[in-house]
Amino acid sequence: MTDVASRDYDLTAAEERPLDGPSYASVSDYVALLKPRVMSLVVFTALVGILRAPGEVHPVIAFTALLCIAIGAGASGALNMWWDADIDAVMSRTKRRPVPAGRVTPGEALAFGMTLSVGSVLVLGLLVNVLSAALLAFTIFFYAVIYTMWLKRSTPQNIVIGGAAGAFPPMVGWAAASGGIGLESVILFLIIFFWTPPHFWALSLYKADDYARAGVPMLPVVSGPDETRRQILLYTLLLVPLAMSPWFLGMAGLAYGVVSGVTGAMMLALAVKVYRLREGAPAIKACKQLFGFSILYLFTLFAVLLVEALHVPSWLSGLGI
Ligand code: HEM
Ligand SMILES: CC(C)=CCC/C(C)=C/CC/C(C)=C/COP(=O)(O)OP(=O)(O)O
Repeated sequence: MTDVASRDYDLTAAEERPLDGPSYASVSDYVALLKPRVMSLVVFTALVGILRAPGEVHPVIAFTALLCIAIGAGASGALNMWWDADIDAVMSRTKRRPVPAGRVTPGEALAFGMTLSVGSVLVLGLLVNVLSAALLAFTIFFYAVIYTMWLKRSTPQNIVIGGAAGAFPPMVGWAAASGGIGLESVILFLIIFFWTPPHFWALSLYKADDYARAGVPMLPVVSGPDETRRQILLYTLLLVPLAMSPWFLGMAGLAYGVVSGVTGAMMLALAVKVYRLREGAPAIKACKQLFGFSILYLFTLFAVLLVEALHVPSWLSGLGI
């Protein structure tokens, strides 16, 4: 396995840049450091946490909380890209990112990530509440340090444990809106936690060569594709009833029950397809379908929860709207 920990990757272009020289980075490079597409779903799940929390949250508080969560999530993405520049430089999917491509120096990415992390936690703590700020700080720490710096390079269970970071945002949102932690916010956490392995391992099955070249011990690299397919199916079998549980438990309505049942059946059918098709182009196509559908599945579940949570708040009805 390549020794990625030695960090002897070629960042010459970035490192030889004179400190007072012209900046090669554009605004879009800094936006890319925030991993905006992945983080958009993270922020959406946080919004659902905010809107489903008990009590009524003032829209300014809700907006402030969401902005801090979005900035904190993006900041953790920048810290991930700072630390992982050596890995990103050798993977075809990631080699054009701003740090390995030399448009942003590692120091700039670190400073950007740290500033936004500290800023988002402080503002959330000062303007919203301490619990949500503590949870946001913990989530950033979990993704940037526990997952990125420790687990990702050391165990094939990296994304199972590290996936907890991606599951926290609805709890952060819930805490921001209500000041507490509720059973429903824990269930939202668990849904994302059990969703992450099928989501990521489907992609890693067809990107296994990339991870092997970079020396990252992802499950298909260490235990092989067949074991990965088995684990995807097992996690999906746990995920589907768990995703329906807000309905069983009376927290969500019939619309959620029907949608989570139908989309859960589709997710399971795709996981079975990945399990059964093992060779050639149809196997790769099945993995791509499962990866793509996993994102649609999580988005749909949270979208229905969002719609069910929408009611006319008193500050609007007070205006006669
Ligand atoms: C440890 C946990 C996770 C891992 C290892 C992981 C890994 C990945 C990877 C490698 C990609 C491909 C990105 C690319 O093409 O550059 C991806 C895409 C994506 N992930 Fe995840 N993911 C995780 C958790 C999450 C979570 C928690 C969410 C949201 C709740 C999420 C949402 C997405 C979305 C929306 C995309 C598609 C982005 C696009 O269109 O490029 N992921 N994920
Ligand atoms: C509020 C807050 C701090 C939220 C953070 C949410 C979070 C942890 C999302 C994880 C998403 C993700 C892209 C993981 C992949 O990391 P990777 O490094 O394995 O993927 P890569 O190879 O694309 O860089």
